[in-house]
Amino acid sequence: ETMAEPPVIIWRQEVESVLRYRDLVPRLEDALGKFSRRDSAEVVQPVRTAVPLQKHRGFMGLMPTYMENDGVLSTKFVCFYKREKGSTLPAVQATVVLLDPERGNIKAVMDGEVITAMRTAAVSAISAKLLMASGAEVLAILGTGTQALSHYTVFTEMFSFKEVRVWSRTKENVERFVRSVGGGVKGCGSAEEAVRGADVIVTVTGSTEPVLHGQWVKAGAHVAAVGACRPDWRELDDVLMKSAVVYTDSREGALSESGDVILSGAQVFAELGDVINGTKPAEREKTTVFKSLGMGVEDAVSAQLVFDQWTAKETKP
Ligand SMILES: NC(=O)C1=CN([C@@H]2O[C@H](COP(=O)(O)OP(=O)(O)OC[C@H]3O[C@@H](n4cnc5c(N)ncnc54)[C@H](O)[C@@H]3O)[C@@H](O)[C@H]2O)C=CC1
Ligand SMILES: O=C(O)C1=NCCCC1
Repeated sequence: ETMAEPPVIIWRQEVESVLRYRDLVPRLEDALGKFSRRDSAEVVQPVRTAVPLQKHRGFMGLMPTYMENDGVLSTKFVCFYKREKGSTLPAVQATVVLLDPERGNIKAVMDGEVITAMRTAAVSAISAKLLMASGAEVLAILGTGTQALSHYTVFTEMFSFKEVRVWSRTKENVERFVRSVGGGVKGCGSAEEAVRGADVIVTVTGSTEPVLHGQWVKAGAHVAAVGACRPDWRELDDVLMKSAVVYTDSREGALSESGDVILSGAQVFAELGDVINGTKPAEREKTTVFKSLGMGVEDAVSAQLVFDQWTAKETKP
């Protein structure tokens, strides 16, 4: 019996250097479709286990996934926190471990922050591709952190909005964000100002109370709601949740983790994978909410892509 090779370590800069949205998006679309078929030969992905880190106002999420047909076995460890205003500590820290499903040894340990930032934004962009009204012109982003930046990057890469607006709790954060993307974004003084008349709205805040109110949202707009991933946390109010057609990544995930879904009592209409598979319609003309919680299968295909690209680069003469 031969010993397994020791795991490779693929850290942040290397992940950044190999992962591209144009490669990631089709793999994520494929993964979302596979997940929604609920075929255990395609995807086995239990609802994430969240271990409370009470003292630190956070959680450690464990996100194991097995894709038998694709030969991919992985788990992400993601710690996420409710941070005080002004805190310099990160809100999200993550590591992805890729294993050999036959032997059970670890093949790679890789940085999970870039993967989390990119795959979450790419899935939101897929939701917009499927659900935003045709001719959408104005994008609004609430929040100016890591996810705000990755969402800005992929949304402007994939679509041609005429105007992009951004809002955050402090003027300094808004100005820093506008500078970091090299201008071309309108900084707004209130969330309402940012979202009034917007065709697509992305919420990427650490808030536990609603920051987006239905009465501000234009009929027919598409909302990608990324924060508030605990059953008692909110980003969207009841007016919006009840007036919109609600899509999620995972029904089970939403019903156990999304305060916006659970506390509003709104019905989940479909998963994004159902739309990709053609088993549920994309209600583009209606106001739509995509409630993102994040799934292990997204990390699995992203990590496999990183591993393949990294291996190809390493073995090149
Ligand atoms: N659905 C998913 O798959 C994922 C969700 N998340 C969640 O997305 C959110 C953003 O994550 P990151 O960008 O990494 O965090 P971050 O800390 O880099 O950015 C958070 C942003 O929200 C703002 N914010 C914090 N509290 C607020 C409040 N009460 N009202 C308004 N704005 C507030 C901050 O000023 C900052 O601009 C978090 O809630 C995180 O847990 C993160 C990764 C994946
Ligand atoms: O899927 C993820 O990764 C996360 N989901 C919710 C909160 C932070 C990270």
